[in-house]
Amino acid sequence: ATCTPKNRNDALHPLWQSPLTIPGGTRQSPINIQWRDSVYDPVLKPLKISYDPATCLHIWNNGYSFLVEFDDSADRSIIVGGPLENQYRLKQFHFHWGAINEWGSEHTVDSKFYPAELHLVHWNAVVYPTFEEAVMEGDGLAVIGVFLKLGAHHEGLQTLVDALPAIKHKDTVIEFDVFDPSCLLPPCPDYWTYAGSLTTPPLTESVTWIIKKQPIEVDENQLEAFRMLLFTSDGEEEKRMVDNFRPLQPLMNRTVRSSFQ
Ligand SMILES: Cc1cc(=S)c(O)co1
Ligand SMILES: [Zn+2]
Repeated sequence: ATCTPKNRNDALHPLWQSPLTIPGGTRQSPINIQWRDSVYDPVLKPLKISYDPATCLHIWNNGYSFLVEFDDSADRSIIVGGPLENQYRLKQFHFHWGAINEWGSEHTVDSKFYPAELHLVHWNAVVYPTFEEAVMEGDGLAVIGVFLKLGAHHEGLQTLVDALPAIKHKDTVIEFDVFDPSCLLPPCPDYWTYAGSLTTPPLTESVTWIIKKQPIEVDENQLEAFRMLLFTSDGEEEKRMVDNFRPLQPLMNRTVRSSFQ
């Protein structure tokens, strides 16, 4: 289905107390990727990913999504190449998903939603001293987006799924000391790339998006495990953590490039 959920009044959506749009925003995310309008760029390099599983720190429920955070005090887990001029350090990864399998991803491909989308967030530590400063700069962040589709059980994801009951409520955290996020990447190297923004406040226009063409497969039980998390803290009236994705934003004067023909 290409319909977006009718029951969400974006202005009142629990996720965004602040204004939903950046006034004067010209490069907001997410967007629909119209495959036939994307432009093959032969200059784009292959994306080089090297993550050190020992840099994994903890997994926590921040009230928007669940995040796995990494030690980014040195260049131990980095990406380089692709559309990037510098190398970028992995800081965290998280997901966005829907209440049902018909929607949940932030980006769409030819107006098709996937049930969920993984975001691996990296920052330009070559140019900027801190992540917080990089968040405010046009070349500050690089986020790899991976679509999740309903299919076979995903072994690597199961390690995360097994930890979710322990972080059911907002602001709960557990230690997570070895995890290699490479296991969540599809084998196909093809990607689209475009200049965009964070999809949660502060919505800053600081992200070079790298969206993998090939989705990874996860099974129904694994998606359901995401949906049993809560937006709410322990003791509050329970609100299931679902539909934590931002509405599509206008492409405006942007071209989506592809690394493949
Ligand atoms: C830093 C950051 C990036 C994304 S994409 C998100 O959803 C939240 O925070
Ligand atoms: Zn995200």
